[in-house]
Amino acid sequence: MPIPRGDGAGTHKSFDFGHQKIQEDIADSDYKMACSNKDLCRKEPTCPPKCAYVSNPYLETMKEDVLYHFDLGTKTHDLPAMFGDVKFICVGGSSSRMKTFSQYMNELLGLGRATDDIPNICAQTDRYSMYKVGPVLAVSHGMGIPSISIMLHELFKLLYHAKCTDVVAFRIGTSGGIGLKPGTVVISKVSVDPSFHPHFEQNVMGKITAYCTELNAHLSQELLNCSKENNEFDTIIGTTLCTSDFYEGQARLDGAFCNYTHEDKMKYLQRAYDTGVRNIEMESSVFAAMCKRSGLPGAVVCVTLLDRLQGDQIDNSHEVLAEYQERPQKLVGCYIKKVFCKI
Ligand SMILES: O=P(O)(O)O[C@@H]1C[C@H](O)[C@@H](CO)O1
Ligand SMILES: O=c1cc[nH]c(=O)[nH]1
Repeated sequence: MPIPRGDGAGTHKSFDFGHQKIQEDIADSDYKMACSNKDLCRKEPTCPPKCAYVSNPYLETMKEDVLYHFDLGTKTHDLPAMFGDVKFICVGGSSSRMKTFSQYMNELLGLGRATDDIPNICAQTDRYSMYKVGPVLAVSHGMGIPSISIMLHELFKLLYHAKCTDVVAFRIGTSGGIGLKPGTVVISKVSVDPSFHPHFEQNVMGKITAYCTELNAHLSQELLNCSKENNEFDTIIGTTLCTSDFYEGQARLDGAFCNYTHEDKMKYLQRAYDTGVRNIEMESSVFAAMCKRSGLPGAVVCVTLLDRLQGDQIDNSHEVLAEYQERPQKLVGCYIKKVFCKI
């Protein structure tokens, strides 16, 4: 049985940018899901092969599409000219991280210097920021599932309007580790919800649909290979727990409210560890689900800022945290550079 590739995946037929292996994996490999519900992705609707990255018949009927939170639009901007060459979308919570990442990629790809001032394409709005260097588009998504979900809807529509092809997506973020040395980078195999189910539940008009949250296995392996070549910090592939809150949602004892005990917390984290969870963050589930629905190969690469078995507070120095945040950027940068050099 062919792999269910998600709504927009039928268009990934031209392999002109070096993502061949990844695109073929999506198309041909057996569907090996780390999920308990192996039928999850098979239930996702497939879309007509014509559409890319989106699956919405209404889009074609619209005279204009305003990407409100980016302050971009199909009538006001020439999206194919501005973004048609994008091959890598890299998203992360903070605006300044995405700016720093774009400057880092500018130098790494030989397009300029790391000190160049890359303009924020979405400067007219303060919801998200967006930086473009060559084929790399770096976009901030704020904190939590609703914030990244809104951003991804508009970003995938942007890719569609700009007629982009063969795009790969990365989330570069921070997380809390479980049983790992702080500073370890976790590449997510799959994102699980707080009950450790490998799916993202979307409530549309009162009806709940569960979407598969598996990440692209080949892309994850490529990133792990980059870490072995770099050999600068520990990197593993593991399961990521995605929550809707930083405090009670992650079993912290230091929030404004807490009606459970230290023992409850430790039992929960131990259960998480036993099911394969190695880090906790707040966006991977919807990122994974939306990438799969759009046919985009996606990877989630997050550094752990602390070991949650040891505590809850993030009290490392500013310098240490800044260096930790660079680690996912280095892995993703290494992968992009390898692909970019093949052009
Ligand atoms: O990409 P970032 O570092 O923002 O991801 C994690 C998850 C939450 O958004 C946030 C909580 O501190 O960090
Ligand atoms: O503990 C942590 C650290 C960063 N981000 C999270 O969501 N949790």
